[in-house]
Amino acid sequence: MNVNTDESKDLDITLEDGAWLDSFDKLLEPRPALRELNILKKEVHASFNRDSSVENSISSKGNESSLLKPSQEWPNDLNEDIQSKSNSISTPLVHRGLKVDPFKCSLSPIGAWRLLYFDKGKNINKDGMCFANQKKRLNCTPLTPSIQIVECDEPVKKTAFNAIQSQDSTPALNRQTNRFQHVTRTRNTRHVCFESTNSKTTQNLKEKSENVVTNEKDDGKGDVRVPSLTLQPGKWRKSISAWRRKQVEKHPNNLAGRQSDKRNSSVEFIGFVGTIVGKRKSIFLKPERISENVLRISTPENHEVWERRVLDRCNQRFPLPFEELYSADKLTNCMKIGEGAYGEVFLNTTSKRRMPDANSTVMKVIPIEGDIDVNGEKQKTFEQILPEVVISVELANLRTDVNSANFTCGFVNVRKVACVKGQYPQHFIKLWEIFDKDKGSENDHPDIFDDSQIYIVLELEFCGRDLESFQFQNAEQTYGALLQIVLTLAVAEQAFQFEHRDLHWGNILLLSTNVKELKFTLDKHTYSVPTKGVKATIIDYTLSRMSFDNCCHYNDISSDEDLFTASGDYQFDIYRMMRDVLGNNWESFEPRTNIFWISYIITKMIDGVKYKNIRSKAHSTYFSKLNNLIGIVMNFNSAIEFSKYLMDSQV
Ligand SMILES: Nc1ncnc2c1ncn2[C@@H]1O[C@H](COP(=O)(O)OP(=O)(O)OP(=O)(O)O)[C@@H](O)[C@H]1O
Repeated sequence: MNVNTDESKDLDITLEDGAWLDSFDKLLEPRPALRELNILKKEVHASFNRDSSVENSISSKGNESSLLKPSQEWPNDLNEDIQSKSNSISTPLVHRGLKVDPFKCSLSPIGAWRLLYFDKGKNINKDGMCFANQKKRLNCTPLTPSIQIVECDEPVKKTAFNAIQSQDSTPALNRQTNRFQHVTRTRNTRHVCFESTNSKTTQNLKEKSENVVTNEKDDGKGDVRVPSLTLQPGKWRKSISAWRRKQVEKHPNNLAGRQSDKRNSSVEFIGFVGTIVGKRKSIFLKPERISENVLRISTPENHEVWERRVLDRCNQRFPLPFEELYSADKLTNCMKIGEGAYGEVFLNTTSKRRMPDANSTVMKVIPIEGDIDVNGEKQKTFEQILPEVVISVELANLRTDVNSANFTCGFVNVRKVACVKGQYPQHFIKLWEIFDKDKGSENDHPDIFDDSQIYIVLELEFCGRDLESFQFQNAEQTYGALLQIVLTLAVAEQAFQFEHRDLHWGNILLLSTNVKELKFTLDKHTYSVPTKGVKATIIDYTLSRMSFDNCCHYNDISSDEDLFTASGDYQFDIYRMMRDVLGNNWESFEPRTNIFWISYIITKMIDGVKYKNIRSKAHSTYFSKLNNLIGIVMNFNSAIEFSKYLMDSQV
């Protein structure tokens, strides 16, 4: 789901410049005075990543975006005129003053990030790079290169080499552990790109890539059709679902009519090459209790058990009438603020001016159990919604007792979970239509629901804007937010063996605050973290994993091939990295996945988020700290380890 950016403008509750600075900081900061004299304009740090996505989407000929926007049509022939289409790509180098575009070579759109791995080209030499054109697939020297780029066009060789050599970023790859790897393809020009610093890893990656290549389908013209999927950074579920629908529609053996039984806990999609590429299921297991394994079998009795469990969590015995529980007179200052593949998000404020604050309530309305597809997806069942409810409530409970062994306010507060039934209330439909008229909705009109429809409503505390749209004062503030995020993950790791598994910048919310410090307790050790004026909150546990009450709640995405072939941002590498470290067993606990997401967040803080003041001493000091962290974060094995390191280095 994305909160519309225009809407977000109305939600601007960012503190005034310098509101969070103490008086000493203010003495050091000459900017307000200069601004008053109109000598200095407000500074906004532009995002390299974002710019590069945008630029990458536009070819030199002005061709269409190669990024898949949810509303966009996917071209009929992915393979069409591969070489003649846009092959331009932008990189941070352009922003750093390089006049030529060294990446007119169809590298991955993630070039901006990937090049951070190289230390001024020191480890790169021409022999260490290997290229093969399409005819000589993977015909390259596998030993000891720092990078291999396979299946690029021949002319890219020189320009790519020059680009990497002139790169002035600090290295981000942990050269001891060699954990980073990358296999990607762009839509217009096929290539597989590996990164590694030793021959063993390179060899492994080569083997992996050969598998990728073997899975591709030859179209008989010597070209290989690649079901490449380039997604916009951030919320990906809607785009991937739209893409899948498109594949189903255009597939010659269209089996779209084939409906899977919703009680099978699975949704089937017919993929690009005619295979099932996504088999999504949410699983709730209690391995230590045999009765729970019996629950794996879908029977009407079992269905009742799952329903009862969800209702227990709602403190209800049966679903309540939607219209009554959320009547118009209780929601006088309400508006729709976002939408996602699974439902709609409304905001009810306490003030008439509709200025949201921490007293405002966000309502996530998720239709469940119905037979009709909603927004191209099967509706979740009671069984499938239970993990999300349990995880949301238990993580929110980490804030209830400040004296408990593990304490954090960093997960979104759940005020109430309700199960309701009936047609969508008229006042919600009106709000839906206003949103649709103003911003355009991609979701189905809620009048598709009849009076037998059941919904889960999650009532959440309003937590601000997401990391992508929030404007930070400077890097000291982002660093403050980072500490909060890392500690919050650490506390949940300790309490629940928690892994978020989808912590992209749409799932971190930020709200300006006057509170000076926040408390976190990790395994009975209490830490005070200065807020620097922002409060960070983690949301959206759709892919999360946690152990609670002898149960393992997780989402088995092992066969979700689309997600693992997506590209367009470092974010999409993380899904592959998680799959590798978990050995594609999504039930197991591997806290390194939290480290992967922390490394992603740091890169966004360096190269993605918006800053107001980038010239202050505080900004450069903390910006260097972030840069240092990106060089070491992958050495840690868990958020617990990393948070201890950060807190120790605070003093
Ligand atoms: N507590 C909150 N405070 C402010 N905004 C929120 C809150 N919860 C959700 N939102 C907004 O609503 C959007 C959708 O929320 P969320 O990510 O939980 O839904 P989702 O259905 O899981 O989305 P998707 O499935 O598309 O990823 C978020 O991106 C965020 O902008």
